[in-house]
Amino acid sequence: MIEFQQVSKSFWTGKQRKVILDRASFRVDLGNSIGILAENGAGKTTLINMMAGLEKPDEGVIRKTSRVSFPLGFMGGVNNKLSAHENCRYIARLYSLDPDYVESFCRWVCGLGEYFDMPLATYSSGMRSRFSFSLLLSIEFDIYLIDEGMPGTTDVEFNRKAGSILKERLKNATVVVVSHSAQTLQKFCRSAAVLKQGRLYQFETLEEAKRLYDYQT
Ligand SMILES: Nc1ncnc2c1ncn2[C@@H]1O[C@H](COP(=O)(O)OP(=O)(O)OP(=O)(O)O)[C@@H](O)[C@H]1O
Repeated sequence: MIEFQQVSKSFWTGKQRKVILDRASFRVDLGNSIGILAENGAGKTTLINMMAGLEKPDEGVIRKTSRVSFPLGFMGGVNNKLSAHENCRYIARLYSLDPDYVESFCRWVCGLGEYFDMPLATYSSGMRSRFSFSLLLSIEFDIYLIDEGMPGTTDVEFNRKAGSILKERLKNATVVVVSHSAQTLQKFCRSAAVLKQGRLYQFETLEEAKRLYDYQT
């Protein structure tokens, strides 16, 4: 479970205050995957980062009683000077997992060939996405955070392989996905919310959320 209690978050741009959340309270319960719709710049990445613990609220409390993933596509925990191979072993130790398992799983999923043993700094953005996605899949979480705005990959073979592993994982896990597109959310969730001007409106179904979102956009 992730619970936001009276959470506020805003940024000062030098000219005005950009409000992301204004005393918002909501919960993400295990077993109830939720899609959050928001326009570009409304605060999707900031919201996901707060759930992951990468950003702190200005006010209020965020409580977590489950293992919550880092956001899909997040590369903050890896070292560009090291290879995927070395990064895997490092991350495995951080999460108290078997380094041999994490390394061989990621090597198989991301399909980077000899690049797997070369520094991340030499990767294209698609290769980086493949590596970070495989790393996320190698660790079991209760709640997976997906920011749809993250760079994707067009590698068909990778998408097929990683997609089917994710689908399998999500049978027992919960997902929070933020996107500006209802179509993307449909793939992951039934219930949904709309983030708009500092408020989060929760709905039982994506259809209801879409009605508010379409009405406002
Ligand atoms: N550290 C910061 N300082 C000032 N403004 C920030 C900061 N981080 C984010 N913002 C602003 O807050 C708003 C929300 O940013 P965020 O990246 O969360 O939005 P988003 O909905 O994910 O956007 P997009 O759909 O374009 O990826 C934007 O206007 C952004 O410019």
